[in-house]
Amino acid sequence: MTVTNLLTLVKTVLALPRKRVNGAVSLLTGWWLIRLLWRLRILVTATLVVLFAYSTLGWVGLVLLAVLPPVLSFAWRVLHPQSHTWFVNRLLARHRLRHTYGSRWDAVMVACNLHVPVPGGDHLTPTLRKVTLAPVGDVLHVRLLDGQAPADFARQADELAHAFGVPEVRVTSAGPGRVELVLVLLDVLAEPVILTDVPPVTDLRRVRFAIGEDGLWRTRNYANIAAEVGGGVPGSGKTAGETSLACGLIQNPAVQYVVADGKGGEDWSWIAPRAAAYCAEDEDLEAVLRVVEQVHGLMRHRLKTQKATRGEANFWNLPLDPNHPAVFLVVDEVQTFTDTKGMDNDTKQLAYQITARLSVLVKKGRSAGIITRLLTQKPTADALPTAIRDNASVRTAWRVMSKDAAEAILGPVVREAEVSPVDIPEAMRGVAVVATDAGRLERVRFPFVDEHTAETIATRTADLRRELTAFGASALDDQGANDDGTASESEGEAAGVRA
Ligand SMILES: Nc1ncnc2c1ncn2[C@@H]1O[C@H](COP(=O)(O)OP(=O)(O)OP(=O)(O)O)[C@@H](O)[C@H]1O
Repeated sequence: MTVTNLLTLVKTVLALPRKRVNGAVSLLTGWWLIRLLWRLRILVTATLVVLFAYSTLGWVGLVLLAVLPPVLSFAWRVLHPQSHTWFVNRLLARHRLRHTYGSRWDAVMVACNLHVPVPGGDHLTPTLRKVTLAPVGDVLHVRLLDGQAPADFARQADELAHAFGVPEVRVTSAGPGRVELVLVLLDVLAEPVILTDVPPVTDLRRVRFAIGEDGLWRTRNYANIAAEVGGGVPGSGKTAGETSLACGLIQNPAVQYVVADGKGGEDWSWIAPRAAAYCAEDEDLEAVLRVVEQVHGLMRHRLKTQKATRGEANFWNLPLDPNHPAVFLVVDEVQTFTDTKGMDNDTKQLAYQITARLSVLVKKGRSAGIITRLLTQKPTADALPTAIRDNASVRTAWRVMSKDAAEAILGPVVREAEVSPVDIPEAMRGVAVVATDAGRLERVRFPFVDEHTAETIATRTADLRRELTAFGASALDDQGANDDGTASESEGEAAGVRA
């Protein structure tokens, strides 16, 4: 072959479309066969295994092949259900990634206008990276194209739902350049979550409190939290929500509970055997003040002595210790003690003192390991002074009747949010709106623990109960009371408030 001929051949090859050149190279080198085998690797492997079993053990080999996998899978499931479920879900998710969603992904993106055209008539689509299975439905993890934002998907949520054949698609941002599409098959919040027992809370930095719309548990970090405010109309599920939370917390020896129930009923009587102090008084405000004083006294004692005696000024920088427990003060129907309308003068004075103590606890309790939780049917400024409310960093709104009430609990963010506690149907007791760690509002459902179960847990853990005075509150309690001129009763009397 002359040089001219060779050059002509090279030019002709270069002039051929790239696809045809690649095809020819692949054909000549046998690369096509390797690719085909790789593509059909599962079928090829299965065929090889069957042939091997038959050639070594004959028909017995084939019978073993048919019987062994289901038997092993069953045994695995019985012995370790978590890892079995994880493995099966992984297989299912991979299958759906390739065959259910992957095969239609490009077409759906184009149909929903989420593609980006490129010169030459072609287009780019966001990348479907992964599928995971959640109790609520499948979750598609998507990498966005440059210039796209989660809001682009949120706008097309209806179209996506129709395209994927599901009732609803929820869109959440999963970090820069990533979005998650939850293909909702069932509304997990529609059904109550009834617990017949509650696991103990071992880590106060990850306390499970409710189920989110994706069917997964939400957790709260109670370290460095001073206060929580919760509100909702009567019967919306405030007390039940608190009860389920308390049932997990009281099983921790390094937690003490103090409850003041302004309803004056028996909603909280179940906790009496385990509570460091319990008061169900709605009229005798002196009794309530004594209980609040105990917690206030302990807070002052810790703030003044913690650094010297334990080496850290902040309770949460120290390990949790039953001798230095975190204290949860729950004041249910707090408006009974803070809303002074209709009170006589003496009662008003007591109400002011209770409010003042609560206000200080909410402001300063954090570094003393004291978490004050205030619940109310009436989340207005009369019932919950703004000085208290604005210092409560955790807020929960069960069903309320007006946007003003929703804003009173959750703040102005609720006006712009997609979810609102006003929209919670009456029948969905226990459903509430809370703020996520990222500051977004979301709907959750608190689990329901009936009071007999709660009582059983409280009785079972009664030996973990300690008087707050055992932690050295008494001396400074009196001193603290004298500081601002309010008379505090002795802790001995306060203990007498217990039902
Ligand atoms: N998470 C829940 N799941 C299912 N049912 C619930 C849930 N929470 C509450 N309920 C139902 O609603 C009823 C009222 O709940 P709860 O006493 O907690 O309301 P509340 O908001 O505290 O009312 P009030 O302000 O009158 O005390 C419960 O007795 C229970 O039947």
